[in-house]
Amino acid sequence: MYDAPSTTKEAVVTDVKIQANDVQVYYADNHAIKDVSVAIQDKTVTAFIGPSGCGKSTFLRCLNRMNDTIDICRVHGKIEIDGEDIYDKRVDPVQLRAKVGMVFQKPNPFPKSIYDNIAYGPRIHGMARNKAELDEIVERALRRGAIWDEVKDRLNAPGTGLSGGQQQRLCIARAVATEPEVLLMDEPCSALDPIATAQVEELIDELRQNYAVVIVTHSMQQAARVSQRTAFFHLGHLVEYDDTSKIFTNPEDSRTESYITGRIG
Ligand SMILES: Nc1ncnc2c1ncn2[C@@H]1O[C@H](COP(=O)(O)OP(=O)(O)OP(=O)(O)O)[C@@H](O)[C@H]1O
Repeated sequence: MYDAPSTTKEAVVTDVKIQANDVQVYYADNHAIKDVSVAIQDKTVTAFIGPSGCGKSTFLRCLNRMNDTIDICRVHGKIEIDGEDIYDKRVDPVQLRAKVGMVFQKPNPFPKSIYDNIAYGPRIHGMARNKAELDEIVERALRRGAIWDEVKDRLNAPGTGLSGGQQQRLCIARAVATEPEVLLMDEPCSALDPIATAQVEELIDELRQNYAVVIVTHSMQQAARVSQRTAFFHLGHLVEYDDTSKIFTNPEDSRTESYITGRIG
């Protein structure tokens, strides 16, 4: 059995933030997500794990309609956030993505100053009435991204000039600047060294005070360290979804057990 690091951060009973029912995703003829239903809790870190190609990123991208940008991709089924159907025709995907922020595998700061990286979204969404308010929003987001102290004296320097770990925290700060309610993270530490990874993991733990966080990770150690709930995907199916400690110590399904013990994957 995989020796999961002991976790004292058990999931507490919280509200359901995202409810997905019978979700199917196709890329042309490739049926990538098969009949997935899941209730994702608020103020909780939920990890998606599973072998390469099992559909983790595809399902994550359904949660803020990023798959809309892929021509051959079709999504069926129902996904509700706070009871609202996010695929309803009246939902504006741009507004949705402000509410459901996303952080990608590779840090991708805009080729702009540190300040403008953060101010970009709040400006688009008209969140500040004047420069002083925008300054406040930028500072608050950089503090939430745990990077304020490192950049406060060089807000006009380019975001691309920061280290990889700093860039990723800048991207997390950018994602929280529009006051999202959900944060999606697709392997956010895979391009980072162990120290930067530890900093981002610590930040993820803090972020769950305010957001529902969903993280795709290849690292079972990371899932065990940062999440309270874990969903195991295999060949497009959601095989098992439970408290992280249960998944790593006493899974119900033999496929989950095979994966966490390294027999598949
Ligand atoms: N943009 C795309 N166009 C066509 N097919 C895609 C696209 N993205 C993913 N797929 C296919 O969907 C299936 C699931 O892929 P997905 O990237 O979601 O899996 P994953 O579990 O996140 O994999 P990995 O861990 O390797 O990132 C695979 O068969 C993949 O080839």
